[in-house]
Amino acid sequence: MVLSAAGQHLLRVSRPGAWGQHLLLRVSRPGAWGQHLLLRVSWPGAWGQHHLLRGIGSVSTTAKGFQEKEIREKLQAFPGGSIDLVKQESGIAVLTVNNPARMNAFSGSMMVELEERVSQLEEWTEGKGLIIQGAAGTFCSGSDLNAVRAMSNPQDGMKMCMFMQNVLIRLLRLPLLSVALVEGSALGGGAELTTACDFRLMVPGSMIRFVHKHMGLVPGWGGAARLVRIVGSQNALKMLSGALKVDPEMGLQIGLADGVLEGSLDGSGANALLEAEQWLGCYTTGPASVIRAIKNVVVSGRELPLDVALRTERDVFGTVWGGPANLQALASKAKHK
Ligand SMILES: CC[C@H](C(=O)O)C(=O)SCCNC(=O)CCNC(=O)[C@H](O)C(C)(C)COP(=O)(O)OP(=O)(O)OC[C@H]1O[C@@H](n2cnc3c(N)ncnc32)[C@H](O)[C@@H]1OP(=O)(O)O
Repeated sequence: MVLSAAGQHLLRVSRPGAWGQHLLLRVSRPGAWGQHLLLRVSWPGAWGQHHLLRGIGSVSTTAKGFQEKEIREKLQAFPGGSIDLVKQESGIAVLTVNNPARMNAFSGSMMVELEERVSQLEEWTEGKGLIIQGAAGTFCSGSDLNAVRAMSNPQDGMKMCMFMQNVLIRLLRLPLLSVALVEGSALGGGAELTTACDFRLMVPGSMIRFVHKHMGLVPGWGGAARLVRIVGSQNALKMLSGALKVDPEMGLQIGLADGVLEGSLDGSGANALLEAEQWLGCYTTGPASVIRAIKNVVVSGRELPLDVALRTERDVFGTVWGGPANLQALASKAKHK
């Protein structure tokens, strides 16, 4: 099926075989890079809840010449900072983008570390929630411009973009309720990172800003596609074409922000993190199996065709029906007044 043929851009969607196989999107873009972009989405059929996540999460984004090992090695050549993960007893993990000397910009090694942390979270079966924050009171200023300058040829840019698209879509699909805690600035790739979370909480004085236009770019980490789904195409168009500074008030108004916190009392960020944990706790109360199932049915409802999403919902339902939490609720004759 050709969705768009404006003489230059072709988007062909073919769906070989029945559900459970592959969705192939071929985007031919003659001209500029003269390359094909091939997205292969694998949706395995028989999903237990644990496998559901893997199924949805197993998007591999490949393009001509894209080798994950190669790009990992290339990214590792730009070290600095870290991505720190603390998994807490409460079932809420805290992931910190930590490169304060560069306003938490993503060095190459941090991109690789983010992928490793996402893998760890995919294996964390007790988890219910995730808060992503920046170190030292600011969120993230996007890609490290030193790495960007050194990788400014289109081939390297494409590879980095595909690596980050994969990581961020896996992050969004984790069976955890995720929150971006935005203090200070979320710029460029930092703004894109906020859209890879289920919710965004902002503190007074913070901003989310897609500065890509001012860099002669568009988002490449999947941030535009996700932004459209969060705020709608009108607002996304304004945000991207105006490189708008979205403050908490505007964030709430357009649905980008899910809440405004009081924020840090002493500049340490500790208060904002506590507030974010309290906010998230309202949604993560309950057994991990149920919270994770909720996230999974929402992800499938959002991302899969309706018939497939319905089948997935049925499969996930089967994992909680008659489960410990369900039996306990039935035995307690719970009333929902
Ligand atoms: C756009 C696409 C791309 C992607 O999606 O992959 C990107 O994300 S490109 C990066 C987009 N971000 C920027 O262009 C940010 C540029 N920086 C700024 O606008 C400011 O530094 C700001 C607003 C983040 C902070 O301003 P402030 O006055 O408070 O502090 P400084 O400017 O003095 O910054 C302190 C220190 O951090 C370095 N810095 C900040 N951002 C980056 C960055 N993205 N990469 C590398 N280094 C960064 C800045 O140069 C200063 O270092 P210093 O050695 O002290 O000069």
